[in-house]
Amino acid sequence: MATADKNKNVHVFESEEALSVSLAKYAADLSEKFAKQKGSFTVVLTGGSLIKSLRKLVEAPYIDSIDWSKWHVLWADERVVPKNHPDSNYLLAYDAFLSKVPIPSGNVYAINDALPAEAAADDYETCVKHLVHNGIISVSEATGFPRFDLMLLGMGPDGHVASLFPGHPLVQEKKKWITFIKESPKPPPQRITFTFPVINSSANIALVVAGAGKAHPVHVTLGNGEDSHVLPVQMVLPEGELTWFLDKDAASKL
Ligand SMILES: O=C1O[C@H](COP(=O)(O)O)[C@@H](O)[C@H](O)[C@H]1O
Repeated sequence: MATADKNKNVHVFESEEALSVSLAKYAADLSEKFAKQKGSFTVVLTGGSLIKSLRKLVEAPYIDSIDWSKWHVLWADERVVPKNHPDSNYLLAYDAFLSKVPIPSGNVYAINDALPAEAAADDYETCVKHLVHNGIISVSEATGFPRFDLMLLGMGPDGHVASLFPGHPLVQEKKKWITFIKESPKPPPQRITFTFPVINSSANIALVVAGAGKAHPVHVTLGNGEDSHVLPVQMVLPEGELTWFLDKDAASKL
């Protein structure tokens, strides 16, 4: 049974299965809202365990009720590997989600996997700028950064989000929309990532966190836990709505 913390839009579920049911309704409701409002729905994915939690979207009722033609999909981070490499966030999303829903292939924007990390980040930023220019991606009036309708973020056991890692200088990047890392503490080493100005300009962020291995950063962020670093997940402070989807194991230290 989900319980909501009225203060912080935090929902704790008995199981990851129950979390995935609620997450699908949340995404479907936002899809309907934005498709009606502006004729498009910009969704940013991440990799890892998040993708598994999207599985209810490819089932009834959502597979038939969602207007998938309005979806535009990008990634908040991506490993700099070929799109058919097992470490690719694109491949993970394609196999489990994108190959099962009728989003037009031209509305799915993966990185150029032929480029090295720095060039791939610049190229992806140019792609986002084109989508902003074409009116597909909105712009935050407050920040001037791209304002995605929904950003679906996972979180690592160290509190990293996207490819922004604790104590890494990239968490302080204030100008670039998309940057790169060549020495990720979590393999593979080379990645591109949205920066916090872009992440925090989102209209809606869902932080999807399941499993006891993530209880510490959840405790630090939502409870009274402490860590030697300000964790990247603590820096997710969108101008829009932040909603936590936790299973009880991830919330076990709250
Ligand atoms: O390396 C990455 O890790 C995070 C968290 O993944 P998880 O499996 O621990 O949930 C993921 O959000 C990110 O996209 C990915 O590149």
